[in-house]
Amino acid sequence: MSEHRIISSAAAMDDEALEASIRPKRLAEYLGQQAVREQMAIYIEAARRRGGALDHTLIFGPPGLGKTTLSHVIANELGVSVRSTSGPVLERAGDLAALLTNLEANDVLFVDEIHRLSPVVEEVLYPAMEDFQIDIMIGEGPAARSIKLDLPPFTLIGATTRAGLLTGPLRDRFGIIQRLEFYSIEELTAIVRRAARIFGIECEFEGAVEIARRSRGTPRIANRLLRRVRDFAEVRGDGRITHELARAATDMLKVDAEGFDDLDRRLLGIIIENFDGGPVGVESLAAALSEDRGTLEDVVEPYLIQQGYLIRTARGRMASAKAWRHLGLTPPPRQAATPDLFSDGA
Ligand SMILES: Nc1ncnc2c1ncn2[C@@H]1O[C@H](COP(=O)(O)OP(=O)(O)OP(=O)(O)O)[C@@H](O)[C@H]1O
Ligand SMILES: [Mg+2]
Repeated sequence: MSEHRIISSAAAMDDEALEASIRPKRLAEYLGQQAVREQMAIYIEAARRRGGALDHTLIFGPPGLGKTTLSHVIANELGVSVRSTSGPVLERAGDLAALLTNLEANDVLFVDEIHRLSPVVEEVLYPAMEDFQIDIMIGEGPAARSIKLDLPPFTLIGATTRAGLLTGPLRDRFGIIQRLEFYSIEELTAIVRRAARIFGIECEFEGAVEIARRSRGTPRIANRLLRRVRDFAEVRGDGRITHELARAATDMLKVDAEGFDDLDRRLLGIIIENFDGGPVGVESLAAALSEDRGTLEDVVEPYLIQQGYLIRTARGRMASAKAWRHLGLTPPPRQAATPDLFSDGA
């Protein structure tokens, strides 16, 4: 299962304390995502000058790219407190009302997995976001009445891996929408070097590059690989992470030169071997892999698509010519010549 993937991008419990120690606190430490960083710096500065709350901000992108980190960075830069919750935790309207009425002026309310809010909670959120007001019901039965409560101005920061699952009305209420992209090897190298410095690990430049290359464009994976390679360096070497050592360690972890692991390779292998290269529907693919569809769509596919190994078409997924070659196979002429013909660009 995907929880056991060394390059799983989901946060594991034992990683949390370590992650907290290297999680960037200021915009200047938040590496990569240049466009997002530049825009946010301006919006934050403008809000500070006005002395008002930053516009509601939606951050979306695959797991481990820095959504939670960015929300806290934004609050730090604004110089305000942040309250955190998540979509599935807010079960009743009252849960949200309690959080909202405890905010101070210009505070940040961070709602993780905001695509999983229940409809009743979402209803409360609309006027809160738009007019800084909530309607709450007092009493029950015929005596029940609704009263309006004024809220301090605040910033809602919502994070999601599935922007497509947000309802239209909720999406429309965000003034700022930021999409996080996979990180380049240069950016991940800088992230690995920064984490190594904080952990006090001696890591040569080429060693950091090798770890970066195998991190699936994802800082969380880069940081985790760094720690696993460090273990290897301590046991098999003199503690220093060299290029050679990083390569040997990541090979042993079965993360290949593209940063793909068993699940990535199995996915591409099944499309090619069982389904002739595709197209194959995501449900059939999930069944063949014994994985759930959500994991495939959220965690596995985005990177394969971004790297051009997987193509999403109206009729299902296809392996690109690159995928055939990666598995040491010769692509059939149709894939080799016209992979883009089948693509809907998604
Ligand atoms: N831009 C960045 N620069 C440096 N380190 C980063 C950056 N973004 C993320 N990280 C590191 O990656 C780790 C994971 O980031 P984060 O928890 O913010 O991801 P996420 O997008 O919220 O993931 P999820 O979808 O699983 O909630 C952080 O602990 C942090 O150390
Ligand atoms: Mg998060």
